[in-house]
Amino acid sequence: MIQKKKLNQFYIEQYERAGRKKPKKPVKEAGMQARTAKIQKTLRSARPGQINIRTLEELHRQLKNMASYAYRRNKEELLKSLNEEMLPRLMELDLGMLLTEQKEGLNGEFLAWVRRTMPCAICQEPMFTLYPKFRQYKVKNKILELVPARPEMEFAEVRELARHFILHIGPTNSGKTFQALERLRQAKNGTYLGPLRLLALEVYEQMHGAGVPCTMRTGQECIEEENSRVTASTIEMADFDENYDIAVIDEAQLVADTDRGHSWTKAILGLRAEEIHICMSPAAEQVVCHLIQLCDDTFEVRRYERKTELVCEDRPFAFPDDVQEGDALIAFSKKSVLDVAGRLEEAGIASSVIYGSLPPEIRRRQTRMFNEGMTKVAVATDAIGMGLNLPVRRIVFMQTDKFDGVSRRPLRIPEVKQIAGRAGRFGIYDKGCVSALGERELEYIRTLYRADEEPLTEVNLGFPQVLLDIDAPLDELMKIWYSVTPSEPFVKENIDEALYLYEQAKRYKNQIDGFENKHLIYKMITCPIDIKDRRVVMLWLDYCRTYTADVSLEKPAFYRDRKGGIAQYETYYKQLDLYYQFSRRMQKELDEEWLAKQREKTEMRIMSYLTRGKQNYIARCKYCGRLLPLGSPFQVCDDCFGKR
Ligand SMILES: Nc1ncnc2c1ncn2[C@@H]1O[C@H](COP(=O)(O)OP(=O)(O)OP(=O)(O)O)[C@@H](O)[C@H]1O
Repeated sequence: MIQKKKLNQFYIEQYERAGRKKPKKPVKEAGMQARTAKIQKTLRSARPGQINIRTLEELHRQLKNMASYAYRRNKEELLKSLNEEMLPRLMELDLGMLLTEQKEGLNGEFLAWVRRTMPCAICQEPMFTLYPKFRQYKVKNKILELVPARPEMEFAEVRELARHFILHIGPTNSGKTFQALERLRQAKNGTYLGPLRLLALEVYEQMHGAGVPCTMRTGQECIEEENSRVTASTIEMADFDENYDIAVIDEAQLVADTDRGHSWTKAILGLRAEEIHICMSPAAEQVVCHLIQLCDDTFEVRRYERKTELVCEDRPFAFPDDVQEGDALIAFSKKSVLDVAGRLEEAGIASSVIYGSLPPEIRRRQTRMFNEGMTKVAVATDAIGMGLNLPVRRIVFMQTDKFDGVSRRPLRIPEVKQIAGRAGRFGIYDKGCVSALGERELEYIRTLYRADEEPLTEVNLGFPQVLLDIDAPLDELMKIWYSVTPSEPFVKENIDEALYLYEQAKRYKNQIDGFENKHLIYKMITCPIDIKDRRVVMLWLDYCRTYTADVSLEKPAFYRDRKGGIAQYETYYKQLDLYYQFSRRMQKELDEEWLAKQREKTEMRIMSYLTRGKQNYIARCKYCGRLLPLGSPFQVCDDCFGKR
């Protein structure tokens, strides 16, 4: 820490500077003596570290008024008391509010920074608020120093390689991935990176089918195979230390996704591969080409057309009378999906259901039942839109708006194209159809499906882990990093969930071993969990607090809730996933056999809910029991509501 004498000098000099300036309003002489006495009394009686921050702020401002009065009217005696008694006391009170490490940070650089960028700020606010601003400035500078202004330079060594990109560009169902995978089969050491575990699994199975030894690696599991020539992974599991001859990056239009897009950006900028195939919709062409040009790599473009025709039906869909084999009915929440599936069941139609929070294995089984014709119809959320290949003849939009985590909004062009494009799978149907429930809705879907997709203008950037070595708390680092605007077309990843988990962990920081180790905490808070599920977050917190207690983590216990229905099993499945992921991240021993058994048991329970008893999920008025309109946010019908 700086010598107190120097700090005192600084206060005197800053108050003199402020005092000699012409004030906006002249300081009144009347009552000055009484005011001075009052300030002196407050200064003397206040205890460092115990004074209220508002009182301290007020003292800073009162003393500024006093300095103005004393300097402009040459009040020698008052100046003497100000400089020799009041300001040294103010300084002590200021110091009393700081933590030890903050006091240590008060140095010549800090004083120079205040003089340069915020002259006389000390006459308005205490150190308690001024010092953190200096810290932020320092951290920001450090960030700018450590993070290259050009994101591609984060992989300086990869910039030395000659990489060639082959861009497969076309709408859904045009065979882009098929062609890229044909090439991947020839790889000596290749990788496939896709958005879903199910796609990684599809590739793993295809490679096996073609006699290519393949390993599968996702956040939930790893199936290692000796002498593998290909690794099929979710994009988050990309390995940046491995040298590949051929890599495939699928669904690269997700590069703009606010939560996960940074993983695609990182893969494009940082993958060590001689030949990289990127499959994407036309909307992403511009930004992806831009990234490749930034890297100074070469590329060629291969364009694709849909392999089957896609037509929008003339008349709206009537539910359930118009349901036919090969239909996929799309709704935008799990509740609506189960509601639709329940109504189908009531009408004697068996369906497969697919939505995001279903365990991957169940999604796979449900998909397989549809693929093999055991169920004639699929009911799905937009989870179906991400490259999954299903024998769908017709896509029916049961809803045309969705809740996106913030508000309910109408579907957008890329969403409609991506989902509708699933209809008419090549090799099974020679054309696909699209329909919607309701005249207006069908018109909306028709218009959006025909509209040109706007080119993407943004590319998502992730938090660079080199910053973890900067001397500042993790949340401060992340927030400051987020506040620095990157060059176009880059935008920063959404850090809300990580910050939320950090806040949760911080409440128990005294119980978390190594909380001060940012690398460790970062690993914990970036563990991909469903933060909306309270039980999952609670288990995560438990793991943070107890991970050093034993060689392995405590296994999650199933919590039975009579009214819990399918959700309690889904929650337990997420807890099992967390047990796996946290163990892996913290290098804990894992009881794989137990985990596999629990997963299987839970999957069976979920399956049994989905194969019978879906009628329990039909949305009915809680008073009269009548069917509610699909997707209704209420639990009461209009009639009953009117009567009350
Ligand atoms: N040349 C081909 N021969 C046989 N089957 C093909 C061929 N091209 C594509 N297919 C099949 O058509 C379906 C769609 O192909 P693919 O998944 O490659 O499309 P895509 O353009 O990548 O679509 P998406 O963007 O939705 O992933 C797949 O089942 C695939 O196996």
